[in-house]
Amino acid sequence: MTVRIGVIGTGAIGQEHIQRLSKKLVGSQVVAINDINETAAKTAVNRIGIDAQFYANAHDLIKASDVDAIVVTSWGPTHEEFVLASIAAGKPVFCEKPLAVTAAGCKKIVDAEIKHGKRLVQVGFMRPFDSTYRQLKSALDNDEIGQPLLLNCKHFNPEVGDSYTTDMAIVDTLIHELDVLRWLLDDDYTSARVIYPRKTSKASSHLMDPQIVILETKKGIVINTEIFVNCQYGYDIQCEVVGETGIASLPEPTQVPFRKGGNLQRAILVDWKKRFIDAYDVELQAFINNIVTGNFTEGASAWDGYAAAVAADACVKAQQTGNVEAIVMPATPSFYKK
Ligand SMILES: NC(=O)C1=CN([C@@H]2O[C@H](COP(=O)(O)OP(=O)(O)OC[C@H]3O[C@@H](n4cnc5c(N)ncnc54)[C@H](O)[C@@H]3O)[C@@H](O)[C@H]2O)C=CC1
Ligand SMILES: O=C1[C@@H](O)[C@H](O)[C@@H](O)[C@H](O)[C@H]1O
Repeated sequence: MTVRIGVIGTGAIGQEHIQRLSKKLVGSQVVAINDINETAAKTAVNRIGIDAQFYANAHDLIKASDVDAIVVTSWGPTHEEFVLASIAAGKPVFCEKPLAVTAAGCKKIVDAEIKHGKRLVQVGFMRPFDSTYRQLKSALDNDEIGQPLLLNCKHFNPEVGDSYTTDMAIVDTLIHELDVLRWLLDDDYTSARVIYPRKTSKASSHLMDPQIVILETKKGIVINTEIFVNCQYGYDIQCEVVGETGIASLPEPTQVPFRKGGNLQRAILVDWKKRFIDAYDVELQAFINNIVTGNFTEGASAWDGYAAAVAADACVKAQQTGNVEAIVMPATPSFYKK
């Protein structure tokens, strides 16, 4: 069985996913595309070298009889509409993060999926599929450093455009940590606080950058995350876990070290495309496998998207108030229990 995929949003990650769904993964083919920028969409698929029909209206793509499943890679504020439409059409849908830009939006999707009666939604939280995060989780699960007490994380991007706003540091960037750290620690959050250090001159006038987010968890763990989206030097994702008997850190992605010109040097990756390239492959192959087997056993669920958004809502409020804001996570419905 070849799963015929329709892709909504043919920008940066849309093109990456079209390439892997059409030329790398097993059991899928992209047959339809949509984007508000028709010219760019057609140019993109011609560059990739696939024959996919362009749909001017995303909802027509979702309803098309020769489209079996949907991949949503448009801008975050559009996700809720397209995921709800895919559920209404009874079609499996992979939605890039965030599932929706608010917890309320994610809850509408959760309620619609439960009403539909079977899992259809997978969210593009790829870090639990990343081999370095899996090595770190294995170290914690094997009690290598005792109980985790505190974490120091960095989510650094080299630069962002003027359209990137202060709240996106939470909803679009920290949302990855908010998801992966629940899985890594088998824990949930209880509060959030946001601090603004000295602002970098490299940031747009409207953007607070860097930001420090301090999270507390039900187990009493404190998580300190630095978000710096105009760091200039590279794409740098770090996660250090301080435990009772030692420290475990996210392994650096393997790059060949060079001794030359009187230096010992190793390249730092410059964007997410290469840093998580394998994780994207694994998570999307899981989506295809979920569809073929008819059972969504792998990948982030709509509830995971909702849980991250509940925490994100509190972080955005903390950005605005400067206070410690409570995070109240509802119990996981049996529909989503693994
Ligand atoms: N999992 C990950 O590591 C990553 C996830 N993303 C997520 O993927 C999504 C897209 O991000 P990028 O590719 O970086 O953005 P982009 O701006 O490169 O591409 C987005 C595309 O969506 C199109 N679009 C916007 N509104 C639309 C609408 N209503 N209908 C159809 N098309 C529409 C735009 O024309 C553009 O071509 C975002 O939600 C982002 O958070 C992006 C990069 C990495
Ligand atoms: O999801 C992603 C982007 O949308 C986001 O803007 C970046 O900050 C993240 O590092 C990347 O993984």
